[in-house]
Amino acid sequence: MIGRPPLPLLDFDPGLPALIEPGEQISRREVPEACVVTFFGDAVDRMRSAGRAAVVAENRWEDGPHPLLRTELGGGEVSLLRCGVGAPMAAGLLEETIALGCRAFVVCGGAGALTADLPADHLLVVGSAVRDEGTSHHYVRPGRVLDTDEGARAVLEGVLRERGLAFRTGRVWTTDAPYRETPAKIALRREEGCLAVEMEAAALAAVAAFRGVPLAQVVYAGDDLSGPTWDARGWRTRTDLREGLLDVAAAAALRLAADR
Ligand SMILES: O=P(O)(O)O[C@H]1O[C@H](CO)[C@@H](O)[C@H]1O
Ligand SMILES: O=c1cc[nH]c(=O)[nH]1
Repeated sequence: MIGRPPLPLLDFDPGLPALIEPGEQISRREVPEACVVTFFGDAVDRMRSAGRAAVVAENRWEDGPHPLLRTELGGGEVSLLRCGVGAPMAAGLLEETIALGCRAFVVCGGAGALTADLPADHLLVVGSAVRDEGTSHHYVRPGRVLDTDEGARAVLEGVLRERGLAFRTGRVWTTDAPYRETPAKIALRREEGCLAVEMEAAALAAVAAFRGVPLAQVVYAGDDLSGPTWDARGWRTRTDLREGLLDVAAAAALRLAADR
């Protein structure tokens, strides 16, 4: 064991190809290159029920399908991924979506506020992520923090500004263990500059960097962990916010695709 890092997660190997390469296993399809990756399954399901989105690929894993859809949103035609929760699932699905032919990505989801001055309707563009998850370390040399793609971020920020939406750009804490957000860990992450906690940002940024595709991320702080007790803040009932954010993400993804 001499010479081995203390954690298996530190055995970084950027080698290509892997035994299961998505680009070899999945056939490209005719898909809109601009892609919205979202965790708002409720909003996607409503669009499907209303006949506003058509399935392009099922992306079936053991827990069921995570479809890639085609829809009109944000002023044009986009691909829309109904993503799964957690870093491994989200990273795997992003890999498949890239292999299917999508080329410019904007992710929208929710997060827990770690600071009292982040109301739900004040959006957070992910500028960097503390990599407290496992997946990103398989794509980008292990480290504590990962900065997100500056160019993609600037495009998303431009769309938010044009729409007059309140936002800030900052650091998130990407965790694998949402039920282990203890007061001490929260204090530590706040010291490191984290404004919110979520579960996928570091992994998605790492996959995008590894595969060379532009990707930006925006979240709304649905719940609040900045006080002595958890405030759920009616997180999943913020339908207008969630649907609005999907539209913003689509507009930004379209611009990102056009800029390529
Ligand atoms: O609303 P989403 O983006 O799912 O945000 C957060 O909520 C989920 C955990 O319940 C994780 O996906 C985390 O990132
Ligand atoms: O990962 C997450 C996301 C939202 N809220 C939390 O407390 N944790």
